[in-house]
Amino acid sequence: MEQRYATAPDQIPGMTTEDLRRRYLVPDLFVDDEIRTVYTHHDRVVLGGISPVSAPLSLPGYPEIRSEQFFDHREAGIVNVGGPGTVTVDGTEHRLAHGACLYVGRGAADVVLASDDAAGEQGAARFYLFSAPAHTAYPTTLVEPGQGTVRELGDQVTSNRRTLNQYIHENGVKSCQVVMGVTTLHPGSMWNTMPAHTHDRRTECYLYFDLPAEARVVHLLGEPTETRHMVVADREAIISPSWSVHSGVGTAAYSFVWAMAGENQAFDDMDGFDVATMR
Ligand SMILES: O=C(O)C(=O)C[C@H](O)C(=O)CO
Ligand SMILES: [Zn+2]
Repeated sequence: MEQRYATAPDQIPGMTTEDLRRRYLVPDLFVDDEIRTVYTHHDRVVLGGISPVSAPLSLPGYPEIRSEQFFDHREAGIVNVGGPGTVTVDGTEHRLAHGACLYVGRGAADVVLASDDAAGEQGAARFYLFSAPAHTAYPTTLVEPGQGTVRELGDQVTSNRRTLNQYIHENGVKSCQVVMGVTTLHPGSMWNTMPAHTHDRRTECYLYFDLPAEARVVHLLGEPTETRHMVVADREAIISPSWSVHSGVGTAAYSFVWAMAGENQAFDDMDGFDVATMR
């Protein structure tokens, strides 16, 4: 499990492109037949990429979280950004189509992830995991793609028409901390999360997916008056500390998994600002 310590906004001005990418970009999460994990000390979030190709993979415990089983004192949302697959939690099999989301509650002991047909037309399943510490156990629950609470946002005229699906949230699948969903840009729209915001109460991570291989998202980060950018490829994740803007523009339409953890779960508790004040 890779460790990334927390950072403060006053470190941003001195960072090179490579510094920014080393701190905030999570590339190479999805490697055939591997489980890759990154522990950010921002709200103690663990990000994972699980890519079962030739055989199912069992999620282990890790010394970094001092637990025998991964879910001893944690919960997670898992979104499948690849071909169809299954997540079996303590013997109960959950089928995850592309874009489906499974909440796994504290106390799950045996979690096995598998692809339906890694060699098939849709390829191997690619499971993206976002985990946070949990104080109690909520039931493991599956949400089919598009079956969460839907919000239609933006406008074609401003190139930011998008459909936001809330899966794990206050009025949906219950959790201790994790708030998670998927946003999909409409064809011809390229901007996500604009007007942008921060939320000093929560860390948020984005995982871009369904972005064509040759396309990129130019993702903004940093305080609103001291922004930087990173150029991000398909199935790469970004860690946005509570003080950081998180917004991006693609060279093609795309989807992204957004997920948060921290002080509260109030989706609309955002610190907004005028675009004209950004620097
Ligand atoms: O398209 C959007 O806008 C989003 O998806 C916003 C994220 O959900 C977010 O930043 C929530 O705080
Ligand atoms: Zn946000």
